[in-house]
Amino acid sequence: MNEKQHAIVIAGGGSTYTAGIVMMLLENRDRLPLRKLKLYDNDAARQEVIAKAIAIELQEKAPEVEFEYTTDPQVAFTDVDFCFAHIRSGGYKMRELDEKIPLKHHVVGQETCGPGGIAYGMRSIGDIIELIDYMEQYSPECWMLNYSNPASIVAEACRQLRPDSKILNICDMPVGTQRRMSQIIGLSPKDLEVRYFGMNHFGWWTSVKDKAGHEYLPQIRDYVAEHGYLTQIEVDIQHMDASWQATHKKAQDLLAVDPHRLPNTYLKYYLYPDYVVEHSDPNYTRANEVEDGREKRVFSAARKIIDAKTSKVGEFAIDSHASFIVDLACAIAYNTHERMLMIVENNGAIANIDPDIMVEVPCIVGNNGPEPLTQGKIPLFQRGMIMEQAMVEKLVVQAWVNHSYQSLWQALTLSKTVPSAEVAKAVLDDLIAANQEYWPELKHDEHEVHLMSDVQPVE
Ligand SMILES: NC(=O)c1ccc[n+]([C@@H]2O[C@H](COP(=O)([O-])OP(=O)(O)OC[C@H]3O[C@@H](n4cnc5c(N)ncnc54)[C@H](O)[C@@H]3O)[C@@H](O)[C@H]2O)c1
Ligand SMILES: O=P(O)(O)OC[C@H]1O[C@H](O[C@H]2[C@H](O)[C@@H](O)[C@@H](O)O[C@@H]2CO)[C@H](O)[C@@H](O)[C@@H]1O
Ligand SMILES: [Mn+2]
Repeated sequence: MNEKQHAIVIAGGGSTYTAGIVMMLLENRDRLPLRKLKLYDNDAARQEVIAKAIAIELQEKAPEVEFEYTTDPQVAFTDVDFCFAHIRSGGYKMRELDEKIPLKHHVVGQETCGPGGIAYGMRSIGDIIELIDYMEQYSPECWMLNYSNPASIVAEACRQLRPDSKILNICDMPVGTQRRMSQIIGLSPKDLEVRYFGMNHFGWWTSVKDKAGHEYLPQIRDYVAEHGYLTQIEVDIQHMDASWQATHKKAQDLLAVDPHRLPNTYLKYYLYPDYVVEHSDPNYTRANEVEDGREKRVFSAARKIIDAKTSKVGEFAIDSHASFIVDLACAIAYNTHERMLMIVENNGAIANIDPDIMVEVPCIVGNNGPEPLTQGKIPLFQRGMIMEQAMVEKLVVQAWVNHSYQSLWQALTLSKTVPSAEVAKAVLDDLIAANQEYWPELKHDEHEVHLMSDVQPVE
């Protein structure tokens, strides 16, 4: 049992993940003792439903933990050791548009990949910087464990705009896929020690060993070649959704492109964009699936607890896979030197790509943060893909900083998901119209040249 009692603020208190994470925190109090828990959100009404139910849970299960929820940044960020950040800038309303606008142009419509991810990035950068500034103003020693998306663009923005801030960017996707790998080979996820290189939602495993050093990659590869990452055992309900099943199955075709490395599932948006578009319903996307599924489940569970005035109705499920967030907090708090995949500045971790790219690699995490483990040189194919995607993300940050239309058009044009500069422009113009409330107003280049297709023919 660790001694120090911690105070945590969850930014994005009204998130569909908050209840599961709070339940997980309660379950892990022997590892990470809690004295105070706060929820912070900029949508008071959404947060209140989750918060009132959590208050009942805490009253019954851990009355000694002080609890409050607020929309006031000073209240939220004063006297906290950790901020767990999972905000969704623009909410599901904007996620739906991020997905549907590109699809209208026959381009991938996805939360974090392609034009949808770029649009979401343009909304998230300012909001995350604002959270960091609140944290530094009110609790300068606090660490932010950020898993708000699009994590890769957010991480690049933080690298450029807040290089010295105590923000750790992390994603649960490798954790989720490694859990599937462990099912395939009959081990537990904690038994695995992996090597991995790439960027967030964009990488490859090069080794999956047990602690004794036995290599399982060939065995997992044979399985993925036949089934993708679809496994028989389902531990989380959301991955029973048809779209997640399809994503896990499609890993088979990702592996075919390079059978020597195990792919991250989201590479499907870059390697098979035409297939993805063909198999998308432009009128019913993942945002709608989540609104009709996870969001409804979580909010009706909260309302049931509130109506019953007791948590005994047992409606909230522990988000057990999210315990990697506790692993990370413990690594910082107790210098555990846990090995975890983190999003960090490259600086030679991948030998043959630029040092100033935010990469996802295994790191040893202690009380000063993550220390990346070197992954050596990577093959031409992956190097090309990573360099291209990294420049897309740098162009997005450049567009946000300089309010530049041209940079953002270049970002969309360079994205492997977009077939031409002309399509990129059409998608961008629709995204600008939809994001007026959220994006900086983009200025046009003083030397702007118009596309031939934009010029009206003279009668
Ligand atoms: N990196 C990962 O591995 C991972 C995994 C799952 C979810 N996520 C991310 O977690 C986030 C939450 O996802 P969700 O589906 O629960 O979304 P959600 O919309 O249910 O929750 C997000 C909450 O953030 C709030 N919010 C938005 N902007 C804010 C701001 N500026 N300040 C404070 N609060 C703000 C919203 O009001 C909402 O209550 C998303 O960014 C999602 O992409 C990341
Ligand atoms: O479409 P959604 O909202 O269901 O999920 C989008 C998120 O997908 C990834 O997280 C998965 C993860 O891959 C899986 O293993 C499990 O842990 O559930 C997570 C949530 O679905 C991705 O990493 C996130 O960044 C996305 O937001
Ligand atoms: Mn992720």
